[in-house]
Amino acid sequence: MQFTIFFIVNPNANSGKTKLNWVKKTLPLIQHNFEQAAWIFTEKEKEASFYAFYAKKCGYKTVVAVGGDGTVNEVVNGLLGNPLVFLEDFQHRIHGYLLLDNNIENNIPTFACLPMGTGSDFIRSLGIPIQLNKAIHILKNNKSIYCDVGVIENIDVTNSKNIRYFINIGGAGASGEVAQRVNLSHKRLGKNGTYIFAAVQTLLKNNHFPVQITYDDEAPFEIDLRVIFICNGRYCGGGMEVSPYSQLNNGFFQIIQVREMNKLKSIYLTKRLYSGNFSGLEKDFILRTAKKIKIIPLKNSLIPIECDGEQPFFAPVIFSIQAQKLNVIADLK
Ligand SMILES: Nc1ncnc2c1ncn2[C@@H]1O[C@H](COP(=O)(O)OP(=O)(O)OP(=O)(O)O)[C@@H](O)[C@H]1O
Repeated sequence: MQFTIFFIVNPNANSGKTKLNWVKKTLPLIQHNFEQAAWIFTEKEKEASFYAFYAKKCGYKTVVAVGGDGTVNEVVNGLLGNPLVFLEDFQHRIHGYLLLDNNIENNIPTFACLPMGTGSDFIRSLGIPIQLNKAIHILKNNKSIYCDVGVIENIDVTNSKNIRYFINIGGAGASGEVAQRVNLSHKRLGKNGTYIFAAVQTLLKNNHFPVQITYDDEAPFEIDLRVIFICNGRYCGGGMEVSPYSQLNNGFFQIIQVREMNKLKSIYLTKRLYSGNFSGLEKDFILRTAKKIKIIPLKNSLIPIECDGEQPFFAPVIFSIQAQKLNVIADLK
């Protein structure tokens, strides 16, 4: 079956290796397998969100993020009508099969990922393998599921409201600090090394964050927070299965809320995040589900928010889930 497909390639993903990989290995396979394929390289951060927004407007049936979780997040935002930048005079950089203003019904295209990132955590919950041949085979099969999507609303100091969608894992506190460190680094330590280095730096700092949290319509409470993971997908941090019970289409988040603790204990317990096994740790780790989470900083604390491995803003924020919002190519049994 043939369908129109638009690839948004982040040449900078995986420490810049994606450009060569795309030109030498991936593009020939794409041209062989898809007759109606177009593609574009991003030139700067946030651009992928705009190209996804544009591809939707043109009426492409499928839009593919080629890169890591940052590219995935940007493309998801663009497809859901939240481009993070606006661009002009870019059309001459699109290669391949061109469509123009074809989407009168304003349908949201099917979303797909070709994993080429440093961590590429989201694809693990979709059953998409890292091997290029197999991932392209799954893309061609066009089997999909309707995934839930998270949305984060933030009010900044100028009182303007910002939103950012996420599809894998969001959070606050230490996970936001790690995301900030990973993205400021050059990722030269490779997939796992980059995350481990950022995680160790964060652990050694052992910051904690006084906050007020409200789950759904429950009463608000105050806590000295170390980290909270708000999970749609199962993996983050380059392969850490923090939330083994998450399902992408069940309509709620799986939450892991961790309170402040001393440095030694924190270092000792971090390995539990890799397995998502928190049994016996009920005093420090709260596991639960929710559809909406409000986080308000107390005592002027600056609380970094994480969103699919990016760190777009600081609390106060409201996380909420939009059930089965986006059709996504997957290979789930
Ligand atoms: N042409 C570009 N030049 C520089 N940065 C870019 C470019 N295009 C996109 N970016 C930015 O690169 C960042 C990292 O991309 P991405 O997350 O896809 O790869 P990664 O970091 O290798 O993978 P992962 O997040 O899965 O570990 C994103 O925040 C994105 O905004």
